[in-house]
Amino acid sequence: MRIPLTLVTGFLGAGKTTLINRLLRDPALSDTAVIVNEFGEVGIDHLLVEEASDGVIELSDGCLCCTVRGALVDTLVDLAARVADGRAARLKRVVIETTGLADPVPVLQALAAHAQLAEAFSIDGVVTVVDTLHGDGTLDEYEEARRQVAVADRLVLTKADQAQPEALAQLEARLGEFAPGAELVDAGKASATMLIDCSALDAGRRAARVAHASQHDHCHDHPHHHGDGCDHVHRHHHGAPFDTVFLSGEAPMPLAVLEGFLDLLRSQCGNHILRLKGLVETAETPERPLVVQGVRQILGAPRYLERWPDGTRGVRLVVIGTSLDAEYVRGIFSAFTGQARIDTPDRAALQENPLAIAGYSTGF
Ligand SMILES: Nc1nc2c(ncn2[C@@H]2O[C@H](COP(=O)(O)OP(=O)(O)OP(=O)(O)O)[C@@H](O)[C@H]2O)c(=O)[nH]1
Repeated sequence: MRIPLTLVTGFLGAGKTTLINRLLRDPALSDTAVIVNEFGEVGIDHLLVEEASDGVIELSDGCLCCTVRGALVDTLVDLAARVADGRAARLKRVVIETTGLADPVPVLQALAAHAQLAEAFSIDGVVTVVDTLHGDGTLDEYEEARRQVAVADRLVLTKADQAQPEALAQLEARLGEFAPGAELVDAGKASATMLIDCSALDAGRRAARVAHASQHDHCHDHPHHHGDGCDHVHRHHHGAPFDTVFLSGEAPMPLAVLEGFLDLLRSQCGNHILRLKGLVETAETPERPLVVQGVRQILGAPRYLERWPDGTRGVRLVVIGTSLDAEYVRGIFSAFTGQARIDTPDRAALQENPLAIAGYSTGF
């Protein structure tokens, strides 16, 4: 019996990790292995997958559709061997969460083309998570998002409770055109098993769509690592360049300082930010990490995790955007966290004049 494998994809901030967390909490899916792909040298996503434990395998340092495809294949070959020799006898399903910028087509092709994997696993389906608040604009702007939708077996709509009914109906109609035959499900109304199990859907339709999508030019530059663990740029030839800035600090941050930083970041760079996420050790509650989440201009309600997932405290934030001025972002972070940087004004001066970062002159 081959083990069903589900690919969970969807653009940055669509709600993939939230969905995975629901899966992990559902007892019906307890024998599921979750493989999380991270984008960036210092990943955050696996920390946000709650109860990250035996069942969660982290593939960091790259994008699944290009640099870490080999690592995924190795991981799956290893899983298959564990099942075969009884070390993972209970494994019933594998779920792979791609990064928000991944193209699912080369991933599906790599799995299907590998004889050993094709024998051990059957691709049950592609579940694409679509943010109903931003989905329309994202589909307009990003080829990556269109490809993710185009190959879906099931489209899971998130944040539908906050969407305007007319806008939602319009998006649903558009999704129907992009992925004819794909099932549309409201994330808020379906059980985790229903969202992930695609066995009842017609896989033939997906195969046809994947074949169609793979005929269209797929061209990537590989991510560039600058060697300092801070940031790198992921450029897809199809669309805009994506910039990733990693911010870290060892000292706890008072909530008011964090708020000041986020306010300034959003007011000055909001148009360039696609995604903001991370864990913060606050001065007020240092024993529990504060999860900071933002999708475009919308900042999620702050929530605390029970404990530090990997024992590392401090501040770790990732900002992903397009045409993002990394120096400016790092400059205001340094000013707010009191990290000494040459030529950088302190927090008070910045709040007075946000453009005071030396050399910063984009036209807001
Ligand atoms: N209201 C509402 N918020 C949601 C829903 N799903 C996700 N969110 C919020 O959207 C934000 C992003 O969710 P994630 O699950 O981290 O998104 P993601 O697709 O894993 O993001 P990346 O890993 O950056 O691509 C978080 O603040 C979530 O709380 C939903 O169905 N309803």
